[in-house]
Amino acid sequence: MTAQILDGTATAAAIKAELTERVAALKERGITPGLGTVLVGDDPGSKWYVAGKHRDCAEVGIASIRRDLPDTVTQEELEAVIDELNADDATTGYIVQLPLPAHIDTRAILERVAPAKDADGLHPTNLGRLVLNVIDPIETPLPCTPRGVIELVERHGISWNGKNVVVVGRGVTVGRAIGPLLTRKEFNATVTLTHTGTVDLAAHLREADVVVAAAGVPGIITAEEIKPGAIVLDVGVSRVTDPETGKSRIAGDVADGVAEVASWVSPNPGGVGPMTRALLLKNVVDMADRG
Ligand SMILES: Nc1nc2c(c(=O)[nH]1)N[C@@H](CN(C=O)c1ccc(C(=O)N[C@@H](CCC(=O)O)C(=O)O)cc1)CN2
Repeated sequence: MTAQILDGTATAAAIKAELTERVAALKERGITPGLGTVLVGDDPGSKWYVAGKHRDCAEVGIASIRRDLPDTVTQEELEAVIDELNADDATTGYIVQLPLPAHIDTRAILERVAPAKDADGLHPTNLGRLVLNVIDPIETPLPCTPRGVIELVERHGISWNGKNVVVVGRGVTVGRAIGPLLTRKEFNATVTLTHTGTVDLAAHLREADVVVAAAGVPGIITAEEIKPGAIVLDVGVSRVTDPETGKSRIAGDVADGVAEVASWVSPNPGGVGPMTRALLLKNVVDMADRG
């Protein structure tokens, strides 16, 4: 068996086409959604991701607001930029590109973002609402990667209802946030959160209808461990140097060979990454829609 592909690039393009129409309708009502980004320093990866977010905005008609700061910025200066964006009417929502330099208190910065402007859906108030299950998808920004995983599967005609989902990795952006979403009645999945301290990970994986691999450990999910016919989503992103070419490339959490056993796999790149970007735009359009 060779697995079918959960095509994140094509699915993200479809979401962006829908958002283009929604943005045009909002503009007719006199509302222009705006996405702000705060970028600190010169890390090439972060600069690339931020540039991609603004390209996406241009594609769907969302206005771009950029605050690019040197890596010498102080905590107080960065907090002043956060306060300014919180008060800026043209900025519907914004993100602080992570990681921040070591001298910055990241938690204090993220908590200073106004919850109503938290386009990443990572503010404690928004994550708290998610855990309390008091969210309305339009009212509460939701974390983009979990939302992207969920939509990627649904838009390939697959229901989450009744599935045993094993999540590998306990990070905040994926592992901790996806369980409260997938166990909502609208999705009705059963979720097990595993991590590097889990005893006998393979035993959990053998029972999984769906594996969400978000450990950031290249190749941690192998073909021998998964149930034949399982759906496997590769969320992990690690940069490795290819021993043959000497070039840097993305390595996911899912090992070669899994596609021979699974029924569906998400490629990496080209799977969850583009969905994360599309769902960021969707958060901003939802925020603009609620007025
Ligand atoms: N404030 C945030 N910071 C960071 C986040 C985040 O969600 N919010 N996530 C990552 C970086 N990231 C978004 O910012 C991100 C990374 C990669 C992709 C993506 O589409 N990847 C492509 C491959 C791109 C490549 O070749 O390098 C893919 O998977 O196909 C989207 C978003 C850390 N910081």
